[in-house]
Amino acid sequence: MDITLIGVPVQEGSGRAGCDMGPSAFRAAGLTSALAELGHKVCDIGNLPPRRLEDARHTNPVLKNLPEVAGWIEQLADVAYRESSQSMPIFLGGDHCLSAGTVAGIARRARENGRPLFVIWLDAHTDFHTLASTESGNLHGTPVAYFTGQDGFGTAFPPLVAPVAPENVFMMGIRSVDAAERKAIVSSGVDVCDMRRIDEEGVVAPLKQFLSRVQAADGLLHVSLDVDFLDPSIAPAVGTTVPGGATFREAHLIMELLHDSELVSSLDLVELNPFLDERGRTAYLMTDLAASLLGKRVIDRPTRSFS
Ligand SMILES: NC(=[NH2+])NCCC[C@H](N)C(=O)O
Ligand SMILES: [Mn+2]
Ligand SMILES: [Mn+2]
Repeated sequence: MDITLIGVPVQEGSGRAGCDMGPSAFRAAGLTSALAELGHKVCDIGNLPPRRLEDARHTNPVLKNLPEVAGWIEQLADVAYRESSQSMPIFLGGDHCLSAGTVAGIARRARENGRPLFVIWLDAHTDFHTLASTESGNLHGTPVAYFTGQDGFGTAFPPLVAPVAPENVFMMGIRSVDAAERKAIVSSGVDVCDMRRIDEEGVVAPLKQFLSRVQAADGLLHVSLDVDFLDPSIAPAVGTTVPGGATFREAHLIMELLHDSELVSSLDLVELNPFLDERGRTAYLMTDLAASLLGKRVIDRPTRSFS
């Protein structure tokens, strides 16, 4: 597989400094060679430069860094569209606001190819605020509402060419939802597999159900992996830790099942804040998870485990 690594040093959506070092930490942890060793052709195009959208405005006074975030989204929608024509783009964040752009661009590509886009959102949070509903003002809490075409963005973020159907978004690991998101997510039709459901059913059955839907629709699948999907005990390098996250083994199993499905066409690795890490352990874990998603396995099985 041809893979393009794209560094996205955005931290303006997260409300604290450090995520701008995420792309460097992925490189230092050996992401390029880990994927190349699996037989992939990896091209690292370096980091994208920041861009501001000077006239991005909205009436909610708490919004932080709106022109900066809108600029990233606009640029990323173009880059994701371009880089998804011949290769599998992997976006090295950077905070989760970047997914507003990456998913928007991939959705445009999918529509052009006549394929529906599906998104698996691996996160403690639903990130389903609008610019009107966010109380923290941290725009990394808004990408899913944006790329599914919800109202409440005015004209502050770039116009959305191809909204993703909310029913095509599958969230796993959810355990922190704000009041405004709680109402909106239920009525939206987004498929939420929260921690309660994982505790009751495990990760395999819910994930296989979703993958069957993607396969039946001949869809493309975008994976968005937020560090805080993982339990803070194994992944401390994130500004928004929430207890009770995915275990090491659950996370790798999800990646292996995603690989076996052969449906994944793009990936975001987001919210890594190396300033909060412990000798790179979170960067190494995220890198290893990416490798599992791209085919690393313990032993070669004669039959595939996805059916
Ligand atoms: N991508 C993230 N880490 N999002 C966390 C969002 C937390 C909270 N819901 C907020 O809007 O502020
Ligand atoms: Mn997130
Ligand atoms: Mn999160």
